[in-house]
Amino acid sequence: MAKNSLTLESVRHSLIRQEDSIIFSLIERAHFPINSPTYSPSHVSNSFSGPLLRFVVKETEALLAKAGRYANPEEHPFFPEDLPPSVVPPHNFAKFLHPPAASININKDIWDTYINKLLQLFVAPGDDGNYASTAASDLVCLQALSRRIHYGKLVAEVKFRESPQEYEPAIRAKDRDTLMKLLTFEKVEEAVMNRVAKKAMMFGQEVTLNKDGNHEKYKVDPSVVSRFYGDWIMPLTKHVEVEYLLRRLD
Ligand SMILES: O=C(O)C(=O)C[C@]1(C(=O)O)C=C[C@@H](O)C=C1
Repeated sequence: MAKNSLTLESVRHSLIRQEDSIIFSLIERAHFPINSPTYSPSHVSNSFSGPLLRFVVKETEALLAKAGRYANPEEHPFFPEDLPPSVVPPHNFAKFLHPPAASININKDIWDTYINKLLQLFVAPGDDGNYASTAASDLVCLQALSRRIHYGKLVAEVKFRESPQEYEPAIRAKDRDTLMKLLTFEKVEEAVMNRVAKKAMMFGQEVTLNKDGNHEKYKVDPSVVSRFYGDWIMPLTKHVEVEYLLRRLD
């Protein structure tokens, strides 16, 4: 769909589709135990310093930057400093967002939340030595979460365009609380939490050919996925929406 014809319904539809990517990425990561050396600054080599995950994400982002990934306003690097320039011809991305949106990147919060809060809630303890594969799975989770949460910029733009008169006074007054109230739809949040739990059940069930297969055993606990959305993913998305709206009249 052309960006200028985005509606609240179409951006919500994209958020619903992105739930699939997030849940599948969590299922893939849950395949490995926690593998804590992946995150430890003391697990180092002569070629890099800091945790292996940081190394993997930074190096992957450098490659993807050369391939033009971050020219897309919907993509946000975790390590924006010192990224190499793109080597591909520029694509003319639709200019849907208000330009100051480019300064919003909350990946540091997303990184801290993922490493310090989420991981231990859906990954089993243990160490199987698969640190590089673990880091590769984490990268996919982080990218899916970042894309979803920063999609809040598009959601906020659609909401602003649909009723600017409702948002403008709170933007001018820099009134975060009122903006948060205006953009919150509790019923939608409830539906999101129920749907992601249901998807986690469907995508994460053990599929067997045996009729008596265990349908109660899930690869990622559905109630944990629901909690991720309620406690972190939606609040961070709303934080991006507020930050975006605060810059909307600049
Ligand atoms: O659907 C919206 O209106 C959104 O802003 C997205 C979202 C979400 O993160 O899923 C965030 C805030 C709303 O309260 C409901 C849902």
